[in-house]
Amino acid sequence: MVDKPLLKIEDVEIAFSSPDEADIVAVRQVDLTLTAGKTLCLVGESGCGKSVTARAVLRLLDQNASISRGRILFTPPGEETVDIGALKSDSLSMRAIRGNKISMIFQEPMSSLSPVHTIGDQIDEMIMLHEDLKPKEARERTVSLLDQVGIPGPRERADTYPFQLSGGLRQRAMIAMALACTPNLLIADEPTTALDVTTQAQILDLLKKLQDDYGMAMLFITHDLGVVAEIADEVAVMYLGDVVEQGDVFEVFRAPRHPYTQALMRSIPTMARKADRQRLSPIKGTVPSAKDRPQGCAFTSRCPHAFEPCPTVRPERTQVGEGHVARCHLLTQDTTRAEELA
Ligand SMILES: Nc1ncnc2c1ncn2[C@@H]1O[C@H](COP(=O)(O)OP(=O)(O)OP(=O)(O)O)[C@@H](O)[C@H]1O
Repeated sequence: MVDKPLLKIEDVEIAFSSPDEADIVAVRQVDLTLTAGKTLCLVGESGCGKSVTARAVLRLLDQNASISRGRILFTPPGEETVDIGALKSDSLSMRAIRGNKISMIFQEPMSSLSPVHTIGDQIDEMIMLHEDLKPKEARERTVSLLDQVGIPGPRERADTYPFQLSGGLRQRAMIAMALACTPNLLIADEPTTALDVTTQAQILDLLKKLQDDYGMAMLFITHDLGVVAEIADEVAVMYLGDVVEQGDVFEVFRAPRHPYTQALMRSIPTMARKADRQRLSPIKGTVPSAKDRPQGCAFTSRCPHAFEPCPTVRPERTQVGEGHVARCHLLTQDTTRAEELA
């Protein structure tokens, strides 16, 4: 029997209601699969639905949001599958998952750390919320976690407040808290974006090491393809709420097939491009608003290859390699033009 994947997001749509306008569909028909020990990166420009997708997995969406379609199937090892999409955000079942089996880290550590409690007390409390441990036992675990995430003098540092730590150490403390209950899945929303390059590299290395030690899956959100190259096994490229291309990271980087992925790749510096003195080409134009979603392919207005069906017909998901899919009319409608993307 083939093991079920740890998390399977199936055909998920997320909509926001507003008192005076029609519902806005921020994410549509998203299908993603996460496996133990592997990292899936969600990448795309600001506002394309990366955070909303990730927050849906923890049922941490804003009040006016709903999962209007699809399922989020979570199967922890040795347990029954649960559809997170069908759970209430504040239900006991969801609280038993959140912070315990699935936890999340953010760009800004202070969004999960309290400024008025020591980091040790906060991590102890998180452990005792989910596990039947005495305060002394919890503190031993906390000290060991702080040590694992590379905080020097962990026993003493446990008694410090977040503001007494540097940005990098605060980020490490947040990671320790997220790992307190050895989650099966860690969701990381731009955890290194606010850090300097050296600290960013250290935190990425730390996450990779912890993933090896704990065997957990990671859903990693970033807008930085350099970070994707560093950490991902699989990548899903999002544009205005659609996953426009996804697959094995090596395959997608080697042969990107969607014009948006290709444009993203041209917009990052590479050694070869520097050596050739080639210019970076930023993607012209801006992402349309989800309120005025184009009828067809959302990338049409910025796409150098757009042709007749693009503004009006939404492209289907097309298999372009093993486990590699993309949504673009050039891949289905016109075999001669498909060569433009090869
Ligand atoms: N509470 C809300 N009400 C209405 N629309 C919302 C709400 N929260 C998010 N959105 C919309 O959902 C869309 C996706 O937002 P999301 O934060 O997921 O983007 P993102 O790709 O993570 O961008 P960033 O990199 O800037 O975080 C955006 O158009 C955003 O305006």
